[in-house]
Amino acid sequence: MSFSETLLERAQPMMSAIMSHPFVEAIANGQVPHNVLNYYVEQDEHYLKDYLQVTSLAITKTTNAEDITNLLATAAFVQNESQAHEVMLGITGHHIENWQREPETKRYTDHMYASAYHGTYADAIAVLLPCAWSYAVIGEQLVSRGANREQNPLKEWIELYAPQKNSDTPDYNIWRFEALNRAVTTLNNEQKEHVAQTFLCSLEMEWHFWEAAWQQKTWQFQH
Ligand SMILES: Cc1ncc(CN)c(N)n1
Repeated sequence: MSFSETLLERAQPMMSAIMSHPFVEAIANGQVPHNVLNYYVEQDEHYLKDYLQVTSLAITKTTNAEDITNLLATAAFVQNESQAHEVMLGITGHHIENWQREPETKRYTDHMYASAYHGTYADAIAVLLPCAWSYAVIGEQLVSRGANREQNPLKEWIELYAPQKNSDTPDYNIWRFEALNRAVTTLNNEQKEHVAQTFLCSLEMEWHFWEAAWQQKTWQFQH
């Protein structure tokens, strides 16, 4: 079994919990409470900006030209995600107001910066991976359940993340996991477990990101 295959097996319980999270269920039903959508979009704007900067850090850790090109291409996808935010704000009529990272956003993005800055190239790839991979799983499963029906106001959001079958666009998740397998080949077992933890912590934080919006989690005190 490759490093990534083992990782995906370890990730299954978390991925199932994400799929059955009430926020994801509400996306499938097209009935997400407006305050949840607004919180999510505001925090995700912070998250995506940090995601771009962490991708830049990852790029500085490799000399593999194909990886650099792919990392740049995946960063470009963030522009589409801002459009997906517009879909959500179009539903609620909200304008972004909260320019503060709430606790779970800060925890996740701090983890991303620290892993990419202090870790190996494999850590940098691993810390970014759950973001794209988990949303591709969500998109694919929601489409397979028919959640992208015309009446669902979040149809466009769902389809953005569902992997494009038979398209010319490469499946970047396949590349991400292959890049991770390549990146860990020079690492010892202890370092590999560190990379595995980097990935699994990010994936758990994906679950917390959904949960934070659902529960409207904020700082206890005014900063
Ligand atoms: C927190 C989070 N994780 C993942 C994605 C999908 N790129 C996102 N937009 N936001």
